[in-house]
Amino acid sequence: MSESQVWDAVDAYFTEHLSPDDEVTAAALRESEAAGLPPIGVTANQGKLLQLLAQVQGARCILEIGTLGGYSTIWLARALPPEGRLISLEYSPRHAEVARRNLARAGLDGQVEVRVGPALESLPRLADENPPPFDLVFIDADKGNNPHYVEWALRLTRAGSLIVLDNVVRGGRVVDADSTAEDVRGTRAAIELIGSHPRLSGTAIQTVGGKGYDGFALARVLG
Ligand SMILES: C[S@@+](CC[C@H](N)C(=O)[O-])C[C@H]1O[C@@H](n2cnc3c(N)ncnc32)[C@H](O)[C@@H]1O
Repeated sequence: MSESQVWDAVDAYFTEHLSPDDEVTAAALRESEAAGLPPIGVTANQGKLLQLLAQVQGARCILEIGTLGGYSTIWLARALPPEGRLISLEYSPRHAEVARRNLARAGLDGQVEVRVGPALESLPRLADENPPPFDLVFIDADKGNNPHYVEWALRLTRAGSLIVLDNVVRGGRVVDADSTAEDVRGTRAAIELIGSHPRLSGTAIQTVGGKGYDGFALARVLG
């Protein structure tokens, strides 16, 4: 077996025992694929990690940046109490339409709102509404804007909130300080912002698995 085949096999084993897809999440994946959406969402075990983090946070309000077909959204929203709310920001109207259908099938359309448009336009509008602070922010959109998304997350959260930033390793490309690639530059800027910001305490973890070699960063908002 090649290295990546081993990663796949281990992911499949963990997923089977710890985070299997049910009918709803499996249908979300199937319908997203049928609609031609790219397979760039989180894996089931990453979705379960997001859900556990939201539960540990006792999250009542969750913000997601980057919805795709709503797969991670479903994992996260299932951690909410009945009165909880999740807002997910998505650039593509087509992705948002698929996500809304998937969320309705999951029975989560009453708790989840998908807002269409560039997140950097949706975020100021959201802030103008003075929403209650978000307990968890999951950032998983265009990586070049990651530092801006971290800044917005800080404005929309409270002391103790958690910010999760996905895809921070990109096969190891994150260490290339001379990279001109937007995703690497954006991710490096976000990591360095988290490291230097007086109101953030963070770490980043490398992962291997069904989606290759990548990783995520976690940052806790301080007082
Ligand atoms: C990696 S996918 C999200 C995957 C999803 N979180 C999941 O795990 O199921 C990234 C999504 O961000 C969206 N996106 C890209 N640029 C964006 C922007 N400027 N504002 C909002 N969404 C954006 C893409 O259209 C895509 O659907």
